[in-house]
Amino acid sequence: MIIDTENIIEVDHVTKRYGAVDALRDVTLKIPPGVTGLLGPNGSGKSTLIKALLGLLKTQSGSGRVLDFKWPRDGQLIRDSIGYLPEDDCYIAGLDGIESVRLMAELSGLSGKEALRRSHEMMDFCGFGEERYREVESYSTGMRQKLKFAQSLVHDPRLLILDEPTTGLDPDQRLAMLKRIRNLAAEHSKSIILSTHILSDVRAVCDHVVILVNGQLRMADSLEKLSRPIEPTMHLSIIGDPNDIVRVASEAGHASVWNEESRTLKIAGINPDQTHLIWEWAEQSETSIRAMEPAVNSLEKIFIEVAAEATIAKAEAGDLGNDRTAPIAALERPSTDDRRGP
Ligand SMILES: Nc1ncnc2c1ncn2[C@@H]1O[C@H](COP(=O)(O)OP(=O)(O)OP(=O)(O)O)[C@@H](O)[C@H]1O
Repeated sequence: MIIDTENIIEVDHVTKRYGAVDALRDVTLKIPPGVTGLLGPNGSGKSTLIKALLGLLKTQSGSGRVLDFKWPRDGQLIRDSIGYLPEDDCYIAGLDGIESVRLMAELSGLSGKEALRRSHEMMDFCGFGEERYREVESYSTGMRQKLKFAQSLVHDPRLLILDEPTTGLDPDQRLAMLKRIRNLAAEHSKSIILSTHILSDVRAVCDHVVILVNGQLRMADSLEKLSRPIEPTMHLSIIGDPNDIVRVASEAGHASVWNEESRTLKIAGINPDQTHLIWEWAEQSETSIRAMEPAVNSLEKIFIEVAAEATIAKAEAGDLGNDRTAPIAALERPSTDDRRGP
């Protein structure tokens, strides 16, 4: 294995089977620093991968490195350096919020006074007021998510692994959570792995994307690279008749696709630094252009295509059962405007 010190995680040939179920199939993966979105339909192996990386479950095969530690050998050291927000609730009944965070701080090795100081600091960061002194059983779903977030941060880990951190949050809480995630990466140089079904959360905060399907790694790349169409394409919003500019572009060797409903024209083979050509064609064809921007692949499109491929493969292998809607059902849409970032 070639070690690339730039990556925070490098693991090879990770396989995890639960009886007859292959939860992870020979996954070889590199994760660079920054914020990485871990995506996949239900049951694709995201939580299994997270638990395996944390050494919380034993895999049948696999080796590599997590941060500066040998994986899976150095499980304890790896867990000491990671903050983990699990998908499920895991509070201790009878404790209030601040006691719950302080307990995690003390378990992580902080002394009583420092543990309390850090716990207040993290609860402030997560937006807790006086409710930190209430028993956690009385907390709403949103408050429990924030509590888990404060607990995962209290020992100041280099890497955070967040499993569905925005599940159950209302739109304002969700945006606040995304803002905190961004802040931790941008201002505090934390690396973060964000496992989620909510693609707009990935778009809002992630630099990289890893897609797992049926326990296999289907895609791992920067969001910017994944969003780039195979051929550079410009997206034009047109006032009036597009036929003349389509003809002029075609004479110059560039194919176009017109969408009547949105009144937009895609012209292929044009980079953003070649827009002067488009203005020349607009002038020649007397076409009015309202707006122009580089076309991008949507994350939804990429995800649906990748997941659909896997569903077809599963169906061909006779392994699908009734789950023919898997790729679409996997996409959860939050109620807020999809394109708004925190
Ligand atoms: N403890 C277990 N025993 C048996 N099978 C399991 C166990 N945990 C997970 N699996 C199976 O392993 C596969 C991967 O599950 P995993 O929970 O890792 O997927 P996921 O991508 O996190 O799903 P979700 O998005 O629904 O949380 C699934 O088929 C699941 O049913």
